Amino acid sequence: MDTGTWREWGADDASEWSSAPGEHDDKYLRGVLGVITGSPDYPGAAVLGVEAAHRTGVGMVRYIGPRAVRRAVLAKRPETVAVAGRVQAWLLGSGMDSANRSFMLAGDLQHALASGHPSVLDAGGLDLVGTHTGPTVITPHARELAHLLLERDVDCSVEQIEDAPAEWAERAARELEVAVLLKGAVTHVCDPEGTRLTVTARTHWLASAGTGDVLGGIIGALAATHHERLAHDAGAITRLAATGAFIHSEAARRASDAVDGGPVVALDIAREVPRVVGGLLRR
Ligand SMILES: NC(=O)C1=CN([C@@H]2O[C@H](COP(=O)(O)OP(=O)(O)OC[C@H]3O[C@@H](n4cnc5c(N)ncnc54)[C@H](OP(=O)(O)O)[C@@H]3O)[C@@H](O)[C@H]2O)[C@@H](O)CC1
Ligand SMILES: Nc1ncnc2c1ncn2[C@@H]1O[C@H](COP(=O)(O)OP(=O)(O)O)[C@@H](O)[C@H]1O
Repeated sequence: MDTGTWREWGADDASEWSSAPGEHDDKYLRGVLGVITGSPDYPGAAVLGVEAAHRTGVGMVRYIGPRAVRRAVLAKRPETVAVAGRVQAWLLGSGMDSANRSFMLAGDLQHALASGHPSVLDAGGLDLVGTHTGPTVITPHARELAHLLLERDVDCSVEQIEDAPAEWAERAARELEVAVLLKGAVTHVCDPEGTRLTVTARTHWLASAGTGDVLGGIIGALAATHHERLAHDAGAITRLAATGAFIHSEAARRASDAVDGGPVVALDIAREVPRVVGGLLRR
């Protein structure tokens, strides 16, 4: 497969997507992120995504999910509103099993994807790509992408994707007609229109459970904050997603630096996000 040039997305690029509230802003003008993630098996994924979204500076997070997961989310982050209502963007699928979806959950996801709002589709929501109606980015790792493509009769393997992530991210964007953020030590973000961006991880301590759920929360929050820009320029979701990956990677580096280059866990990354956002605002 032949691919064009990929550009590394850096701090100057990401800073174009940082915005602080002004005197006329309120929580609704800042954007509300609707989150449908987590399950009784994986409540942590919901907690991590919601925590990261709050830390990125969104106006409000509305969480919709099973009672036990809701409790866990509220215990960690009582700022979350656990009542359905208007939102400006969606984060869907982290910590869910697409093969085990209740009727109610399927309805909630369908409603979200039919809303025309920007959405971030992760993990157990990836199979729903194609039913989206708003600007959308999917955020698979190599195994998830292989599964998704095989389901659509594209012959591929995890090994092939790991060996040539740029080529496969592009192929997936074309086949699925959606922006793709393929996670890895180098994250590839591209779309069918030809935008091709990379974000090289600043620390390999990112390779631990739950860090992808944090990434989903960051991108979801950015999508809610910038929903008006996305409404005028749907293709901008690719650059917005790369900005999310940049903030995530930089937050992980800071978290590791704070412990002399030692290990970080997913929540440590979320905790560093405000400092990264603050740094981008000062540029
Ligand atoms: N705190 C939370 O709530 C968290 C929740 N999370 C949520 O979990 C969900 C699933 O996400 P995921 O990426 O793990 O799933 P997936 O791509 O299906 O991988 C399964 C593959 O892994 C393999 N495998 C298993 N064990 C292995 C081993 N020891 N060594 C090597 N291989 C091993 C296994 O292989 P097998 O055992 O079948 O041979 C299979 O192929 C997702 O919704 C995510 O959001 C996560 O973010 C984590 C934190
Ligand atoms: N070896 C690595 N070096 C740096 N970053 C990595 C490495 N492996 C994975 N990552 C990053 O860590 C995160 C892992 O996300 P994901 O695979 O979804 O994990 P989880 O499902 O446990 O949250 C992604 O942001 C990915 O880009």
